[in-house]
Amino acid sequence: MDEERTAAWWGRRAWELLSAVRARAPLVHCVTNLVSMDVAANALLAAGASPAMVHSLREVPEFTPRCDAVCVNVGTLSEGWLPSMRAAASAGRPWVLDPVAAGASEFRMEACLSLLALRPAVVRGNASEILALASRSLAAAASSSSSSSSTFKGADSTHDSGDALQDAKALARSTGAVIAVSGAVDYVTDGERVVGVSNGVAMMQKITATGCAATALIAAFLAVVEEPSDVMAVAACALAVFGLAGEIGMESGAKGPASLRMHLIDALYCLDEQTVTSRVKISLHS
Ligand SMILES: Nc1ncnc2c1ncn2[C@@H]1O[C@H](COP(=O)(O)OP(=O)(O)O)[C@@H](O)[C@H]1O
Ligand SMILES: Cc1ncsc1CCOP(=O)(O)O
Ligand SMILES: [Mg+2]
Repeated sequence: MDEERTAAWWGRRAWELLSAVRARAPLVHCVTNLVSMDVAANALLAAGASPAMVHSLREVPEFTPRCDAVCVNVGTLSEGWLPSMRAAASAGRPWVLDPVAAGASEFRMEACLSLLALRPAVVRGNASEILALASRSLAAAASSSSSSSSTFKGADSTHDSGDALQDAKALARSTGAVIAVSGAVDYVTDGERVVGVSNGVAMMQKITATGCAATALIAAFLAVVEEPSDVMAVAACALAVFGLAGEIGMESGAKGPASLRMHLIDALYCLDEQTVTSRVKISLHS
């Protein structure tokens, strides 16, 4: 099957999915951190989705079942929000987990593990986050990531995405989730297959909450797939489209993180078929 997946196939698939998001404007419920709310909502809107940042437990059981997909992000976790995250994750909608700074504290790690048990379709994190999560989730004997906490810095990664690839595969196999490790190359795996997404620019790391926005976009792309049989391809396409918007944002005259943020959102809004089909860079990783 993967042999047929040429660069042209990926470009067409990414365009189909982005077009479906624009046509259907899926309602994406985000229980996300306070830092990311603005950029994630704006990225979703620019891509054609409809964002809703709702976190009161009084609303979630009523609201989430009416949504098309869910994004749960533990970036500014508090005791009060965790039950809302769990309720949103349990509402029967396709959902994506962003384990921001998973290794920052025992509370955060336990929260991430409890959310993992609620079977997200996709987990998207940077390499340090995926290493930390895998290290705990897989138990010491199965993990090669004991170094993850020694260089831990918080929400930003201290590892390259390739450093987390083997742990990502093991985590995917043990949880049933597709695992996406972002970085210079975003690796997306179901535990057996791996695809690499090479779109993006390094400056994206200098804008806070780009990772959170990328995770939210994965949720939007998941929302428009009737049969989520190839979640890995959906996640890869969302990351490629987001990275491509970053590339075009940079080419549009961004001088640093603040102007890139603006240009990236504009680029996401303006992406056309020719650009997406010719510039998406996804390939099978051997
Ligand atoms: N060195 C890089 N080169 C190109 N794109 C990058 C690079 N680092 C991160 N990105 C892109 O930036 C976005 C956020 O990824 P990342 O910075 O890893 O997440 P987080 O913000 O959660 O730490 C992703 O779309 C990713 O592909
Ligand atoms: C800085 C920070 N602190 C808590 S959440 C957050 C944003 C993290 O965003 P991202 O994971 O996309 O870098
Ligand atoms: Mg992050």
